[in-house]
Amino acid sequence: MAQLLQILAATQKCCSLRVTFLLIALIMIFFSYKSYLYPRSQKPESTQADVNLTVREHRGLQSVKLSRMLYRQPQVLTPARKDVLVVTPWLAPIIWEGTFNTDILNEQFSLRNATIGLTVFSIKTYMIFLKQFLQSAEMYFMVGHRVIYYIFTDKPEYVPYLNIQKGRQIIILEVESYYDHWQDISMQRMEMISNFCQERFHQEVDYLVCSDVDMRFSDHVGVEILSSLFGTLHPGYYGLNRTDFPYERRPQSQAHIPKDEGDFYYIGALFGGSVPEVYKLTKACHEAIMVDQANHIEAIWHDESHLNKYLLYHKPSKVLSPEYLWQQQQMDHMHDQEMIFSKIIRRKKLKVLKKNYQLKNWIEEGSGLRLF
Ligand SMILES: CC(=O)N[C@H]1[C@@H](OP(=O)(O)OP(=O)(O)OC[C@H]2O[C@@H](n3ccc(=O)[nH]c3=O)[C@H](O)[C@@H]2O)O[C@H](CO)[C@H](O)[C@@H]1O
Ligand SMILES: [Mn+2]
Repeated sequence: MAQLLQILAATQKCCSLRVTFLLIALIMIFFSYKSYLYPRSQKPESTQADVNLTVREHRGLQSVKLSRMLYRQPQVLTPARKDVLVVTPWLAPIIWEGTFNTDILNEQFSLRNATIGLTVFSIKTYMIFLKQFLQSAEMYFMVGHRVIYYIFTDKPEYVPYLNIQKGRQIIILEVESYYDHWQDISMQRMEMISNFCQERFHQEVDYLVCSDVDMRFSDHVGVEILSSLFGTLHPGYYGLNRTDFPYERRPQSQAHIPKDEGDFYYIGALFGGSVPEVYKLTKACHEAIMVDQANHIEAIWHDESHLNKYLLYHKPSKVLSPEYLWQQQQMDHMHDQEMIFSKIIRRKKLKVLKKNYQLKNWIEEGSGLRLF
């Protein structure tokens, strides 16, 4: 009997041990299930490891080589430029030489596989500027990236033949110019760009850079300028009070900006952004120009005045410093301004060509007159 009791006790002990094991196992399963449901409860190390693995697998599939990039560490306590404003009050960077690393930007941009469109108008006599513009763009504009030059012209047969880099393309867009005055032709650009954004740009490019033709690139202009919406500081007015900007001041015009408003004075010769943003900008400016026309008023600096009004109320996400557009003629008349500039302008990336403004309205093609 005593032996029987001993056996029974041993069996009970064994059972309770089994139950304990079972319970422990159940608890463990429960917690591991919980952490599966709530991955945030995982340790950071394990999350990190997963991410690395995914990146490697993803890159393996895309056969992109993992390359090491060596560059100077950014120093939090050492500003890149102390002499100029490098960020606007709405936190858009102002692009100055010395504030960015081209290699990092190129590497990041290449991964996005994006295409840049450069729009330029060569209507009537302005065809004479096109060759130099394109040749210099081939040397300095977005080198190593995919570029489409969109040339708006009324004389496609005069577009020079150029050997361009691989991955780049010239597309000639024949447009009729129904205007005689250069001011109207300049303003007409807003309408044409907005129409072509809808027609084809949105299918062909990611970014648009819109520029005058009477200029030449003289230094690197790369992906550092690209952003959803960008404008360029006019070299003649940077550093002035807003009251001295040549904004349109007549309230009758759609471009009107009162004396107590304004951030910067932007130049009409270089702006851009993503296709949807450039579409919105050019459409709004064109519509404002049409309203002015109906009211028999022309803004003081034409499309540039409307551009300034637009960028005041639709803040650009990047602002290009005057390094991106240099106009020596203007500097010749502004000695104080030149003094400021000679210290802060480290590079002159695009130079406006000299032309005789009095001849603008009546120069005939082939008349042999030199514009610059
Ligand atoms: C450097 C600069 O400050 N540029 C701006 C400035 O005058 P600009 O004196 O630079 O204007 P502009 O004569 O260069 O005209 C603007 C652009 O329109 C095109 N065009 C013009 C006339 C013509 O007969 N054929 C032709 O193709 C061409 O691409 C030219 O570059 O003010 C203009 C409006 O007043 C524009 O806002 C310009 O962007
Ligand atoms: Mn111009």
